[in-house]
Amino acid sequence: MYLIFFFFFQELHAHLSGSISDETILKLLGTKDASLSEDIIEEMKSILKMKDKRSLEECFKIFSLLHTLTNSISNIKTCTYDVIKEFSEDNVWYLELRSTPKNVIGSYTKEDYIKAVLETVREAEKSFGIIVRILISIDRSRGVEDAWDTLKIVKELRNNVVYKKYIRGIDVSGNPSKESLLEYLPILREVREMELKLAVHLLELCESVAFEEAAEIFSEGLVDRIGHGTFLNQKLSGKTSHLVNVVLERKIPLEICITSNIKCGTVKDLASHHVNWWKNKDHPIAICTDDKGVFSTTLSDEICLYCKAVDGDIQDVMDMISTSIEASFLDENEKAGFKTANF
Ligand SMILES: CNc1ncnc2c1ncn2[C@@H]1O[C@H](COP(=O)(O)O)[C@@H](O)[C@H]1O
Ligand SMILES: [Zn+2]
Repeated sequence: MYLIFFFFFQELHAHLSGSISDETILKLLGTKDASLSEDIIEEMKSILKMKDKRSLEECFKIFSLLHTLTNSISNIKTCTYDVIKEFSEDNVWYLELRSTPKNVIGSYTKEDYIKAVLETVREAEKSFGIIVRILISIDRSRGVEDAWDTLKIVKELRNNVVYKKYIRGIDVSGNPSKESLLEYLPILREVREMELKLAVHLLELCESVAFEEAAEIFSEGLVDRIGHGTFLNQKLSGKTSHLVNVVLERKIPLEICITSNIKCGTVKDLASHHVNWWKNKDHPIAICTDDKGVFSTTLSDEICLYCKAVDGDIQDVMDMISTSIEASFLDENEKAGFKTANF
């Protein structure tokens, strides 16, 4: 299986803040940024020590803590640059990085945040010969008003050809136990109008409301890729949802993040991971990291886990690589060009 290290990969599901490595965190803590209290620094150091299992709820506390690190434009740039560098060192030639624009009063606006990320992406592409595209995240726990505000900024930025080239889509993420996605349907329709691609975290929890959300989103054909879809193929009240057939028929690709699911406890172990079920159906999947910093993983580790889970070989890895280029938010000409360049 060590042969996989000769491959070049695509990463389609990586959250910027969750991907920040321990090295970058320690570097930023070492700069003694005056706005970080001693308590936050201590808390940050303690989360670096415990990297095993933690519940989804605990993960969201860690994300809030990580957000205190990106409290200046200079820190946002450092984190973005380092994350891209680390993916590139892990043989990633194409990266779709997603992040939630934030504003910090007196420091930066959401627009400044996005511009800082995009400028750093351009710089990092030149330094590392990697191709990076950006998905702007909507965090469902921040409310619909916040999402409309983000969308308005994205619309304006996309009037600029350079920004348009980099911003390929919208991601909907955030704590799935907060706010129903049904509230966000008008936002998702607007994303479609803007001709942006859409990736939505769906069915991370096995709750009836999660099935209702997914049913609405599928019925309007709003989603291009599904984040996790952990419980799509599971039985609820003894029955498998009809939604699984919709996803299979429409071949909506799934972004699969094995370590993230296991460490959050939404999947018990590798043997029971849903990736095997979807692979057996020959369904398009992309193996991804989700939050490589928070979960201490790399894309090559995830691909090794995938091989283990499906008892796969090099051909399975090559097939998955090819499917995930197809599932990427590159346009058709770019896909064709990159396919010939990679194989
Ligand atoms: C573990 N499974 C997950 N499920 C749902 N949302 C997740 C997530 N992992 C990360 N995020 C989303 O990404 C944000 C951090 O990156 P950015 O600040 O946007 O760069 C988190 O706050 C959350 O909204
Ligand atoms: Zn995610």
